[in-house]
Amino acid sequence: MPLSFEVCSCLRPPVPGHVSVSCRMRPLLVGEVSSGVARAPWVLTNQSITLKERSISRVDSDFNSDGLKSLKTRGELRNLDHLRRPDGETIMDHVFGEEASTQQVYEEAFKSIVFGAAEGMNGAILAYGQTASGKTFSISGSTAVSYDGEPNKGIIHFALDDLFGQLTKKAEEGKGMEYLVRMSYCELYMERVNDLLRKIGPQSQNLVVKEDPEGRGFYADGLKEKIVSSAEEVLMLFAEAEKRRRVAHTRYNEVSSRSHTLLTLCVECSVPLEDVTDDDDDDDGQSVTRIGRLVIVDLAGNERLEAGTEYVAESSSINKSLFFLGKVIEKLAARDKRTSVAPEDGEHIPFRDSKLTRLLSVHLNGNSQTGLLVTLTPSEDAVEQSLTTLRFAQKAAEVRCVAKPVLISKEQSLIVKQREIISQLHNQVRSLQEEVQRSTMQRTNEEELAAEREQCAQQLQALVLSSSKHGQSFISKSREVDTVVTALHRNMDVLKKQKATVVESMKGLYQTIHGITAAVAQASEVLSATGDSEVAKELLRSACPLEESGKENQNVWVPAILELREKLELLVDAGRSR
Ligand SMILES: Nc1ncnc2c1ncn2[C@@H]1O[C@H](COP(=O)(O)OP(=O)(O)OP(=O)(O)O)[C@@H](O)[C@H]1O
Repeated sequence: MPLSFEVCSCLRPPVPGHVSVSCRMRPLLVGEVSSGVARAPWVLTNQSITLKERSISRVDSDFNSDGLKSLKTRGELRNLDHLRRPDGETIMDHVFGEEASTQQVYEEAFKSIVFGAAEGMNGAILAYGQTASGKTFSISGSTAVSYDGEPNKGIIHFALDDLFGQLTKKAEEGKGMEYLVRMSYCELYMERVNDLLRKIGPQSQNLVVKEDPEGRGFYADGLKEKIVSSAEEVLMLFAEAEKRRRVAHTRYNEVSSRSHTLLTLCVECSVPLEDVTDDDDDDDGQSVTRIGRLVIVDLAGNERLEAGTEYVAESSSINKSLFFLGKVIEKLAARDKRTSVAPEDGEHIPFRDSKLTRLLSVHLNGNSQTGLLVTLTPSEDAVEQSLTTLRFAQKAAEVRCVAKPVLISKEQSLIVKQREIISQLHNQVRSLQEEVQRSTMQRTNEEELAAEREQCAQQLQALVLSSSKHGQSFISKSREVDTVVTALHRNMDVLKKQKATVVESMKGLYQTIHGITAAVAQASEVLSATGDSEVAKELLRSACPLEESGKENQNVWVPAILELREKLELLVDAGRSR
């Protein structure tokens, strides 16, 4: 007998000032289509989702006449009963069908939350849904490329672009706004908080969750907060951290998250006073600092615990923490339904029952723009869990959330602290600059000296070069001189020889003249005594033993002596004739 199941209704339309709820239905996956998974008859509009009549063949066996063959637990049967409601429409802030892109989901459902964070307000984006319904796909994207050849971006990518885009734009508008963003990323695995920004080790695992003494909720003690300045930087850290996240290949999902993850961006904006409204009365004299926390949460998927499930302990831990989250939401919804004013202090909400609810308390307890994305799979098998998911969303939509800027004191402001550090650093930089200047001057002197030394060296080199040139010419000159000197020496030798010859010749002349003088005296005596001119001439001839004319090497004076001898002979003849 076919049965008709309808969703319990959410007749209340979305109300501003509450948690905004959106739903996304993913397409059937290739594997599901090929294995013949049937599609449940969901009908979606922009703001509503309805399960039309559904025929479940196995339900026949659940409800057969003897009732013994039922494969369902009593709890599931109760759930099915519970679903038999006349009005099957669930109304949401946004409903996205299989065709919707993640960008569209982000732009329509979550952009305003991110813009609020850029104004220093708390914000939260939570993805909730059964395992393999597309939470991680929506939040972080997927490395698998989409039909346009680009990797599928997640809400995180669009949120980061907008957050840093807004902050940069405001800072550039020149109104003196300053900002500082800190990032942390942790997982909640089996009720343990692990820091994903740090390497796995004792310091990053099982961090203690503590309560802020000043009433700003809970925090994981020792969780690393990294100052970040751009979307790219966050994505780089995020990609690195994702490798540390617990995932497993399960029966339902190839890469199933075994933990809840919380990416927190803590945004501090320091705004000059003229830009601040009257509400912002906590200031440091010139500016006021707002601090907003934007948390993006990818919750682990609710799982059916069936016999043989490999990850029983993990799955039951996930289910347990999601159960506590549901309880908190239920309590908050009930409280906010009762009171039309802000939540009263002292009303007990069981935030402390789990670490997840403790860490999310700020974002669920009023002062936050919180958006919930519930993800659904279209398969008929998943209908019951999808309905549970929708009931969760329905409750969450009743939780009141009105974000107001959170102002922090001068002492708490990291920007102020940073400014102080910056001014200290400025001083250090200045003194370092002076130091550098001094050493530069010293260096300049040294450089000048070095230049001078260099110049001297060059001059010296030039001198050496030119002297070597001069040396060369000197050498060639001295060679010339040597040649001349050698030539002179040779001449000298020649001259010496010539002198010796001359001296010898003079000696010959002297002896000849001496001989002639003696011969002239003897001849004169002979003449005076005998008057014999022949004897006298003979004496003269013997005193002048002259070489014959024409003989080689003849003394130059020989012709003169011959002439003298002839004249003497003439004299002798003249004297004889007288
Ligand atoms: N909108 C979508 N379009 C195309 N594929 C999708 C979409 N949403 C999810 N998927 C695919 O469905 C599979 C399961 O998605 P995902 O891992 O995001 O699920 P999950 O809800 O995070 O699961 P778990 O809780 O087990 O971690 C993945 O292969 C993912 O690529």
